Amino acid sequence: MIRVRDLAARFGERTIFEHVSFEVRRGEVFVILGGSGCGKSTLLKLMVGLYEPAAGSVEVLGRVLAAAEGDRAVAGRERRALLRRIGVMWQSGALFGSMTLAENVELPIEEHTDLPREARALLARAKLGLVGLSEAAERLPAELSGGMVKRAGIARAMALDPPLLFLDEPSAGLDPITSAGLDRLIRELARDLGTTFVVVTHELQSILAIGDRCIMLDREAKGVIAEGDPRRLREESTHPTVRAFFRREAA
Ligand SMILES: Nc1ncnc2c1ncn2[C@@H]1O[C@H](COP(=O)(O)OP(=O)(O)OP(=O)(O)O)[C@@H](O)[C@H]1O
Repeated sequence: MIRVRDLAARFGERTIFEHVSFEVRRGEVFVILGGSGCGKSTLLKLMVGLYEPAAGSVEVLGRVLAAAEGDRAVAGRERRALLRRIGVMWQSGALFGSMTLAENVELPIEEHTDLPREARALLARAKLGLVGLSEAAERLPAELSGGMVKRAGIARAMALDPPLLFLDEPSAGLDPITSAGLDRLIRELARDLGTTFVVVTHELQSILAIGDRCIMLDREAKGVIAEGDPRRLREESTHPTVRAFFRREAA
C-alpha cells in the first residue's frame, strides 16, 4: 500500500529525520510512534503529499506521491485521483461547527462526485452508521462528546471509501475508556472493511491494542530506531529508548 524509501525531512538547516524506509502492507494497522517532536506529524504530512521530501520518496498505492526529485511524483489529474483514494483525519481536523454530522460527512462526497443529493445523504448516513453514530446524524459537533467527534471525523475521512486511512493522534484528549472504544472501532474497520490504517500516536495502550506493526522515530537518532510488532518490541527490544517507551521505564 505504501513504500517509503530513504526519506528525509528538513526545515531550513534543521534535519528532523533522514534515511527512513519502511512499507505498509494491505489491511494492516501500521503505527508511527515516538516521543514529542521526533517528526511523527511531519512524516504523516510527507506520506499524504503535503510536503516535498528533502530526500527520498513515498509511493502510495503503486504511484509516487512525493519525491525529492519533484518530477518523479505524479501530478495534475493523476495526483488528484490518487489523493481521493486516501482518507486523512488530522488531530486538529475539526468538523464544521455550523453543519450537522451528516452534512459534514456529505461534504467530501459533494466535492468529489456528481452524485445527487439523496445518494450523498444515504452514503453519509451509511458512514455514520459504520462508526456507531446513526442516531447523531442530525446533531451539531458542539452537541457531541470528544469521542463522538473523533468517530465523526473518521466517518468523514471514509466518505469516499478510501482503501487507506491516515489518523493523526486519534486518541489525543480522550479519556482512557473512550480511547479504548476508538481503538476497537479502528480494529473493526480494518477487519471488516479491509481498510489499511496508518496511525500516529504515542499512547502505549493504543499502540498495543491496534498496531499490527509499527515504527518508532527518535529525535536524537533523527530516524527510525525500531520496527516491527509492538508486542514483540516490548518483550524483546534491547534498545534503551525503545525499552523505556514500551515498559515505561526511565531510559
Ligand atoms: N512547518 C514547519 N516548519 C518548521 N519546523 C517544523 C514544521 N513542522 C514541524 N517542525 C518542527 O519539526 C519537529 C518535528 O515536529 P512534528 O510535529 O513532526 O513532531 P511530532 O513527533 O509529531 O511531535 P508531537 O508528538 O509533539 O506532535 C519539531 O521540532 C517542530 O518544531
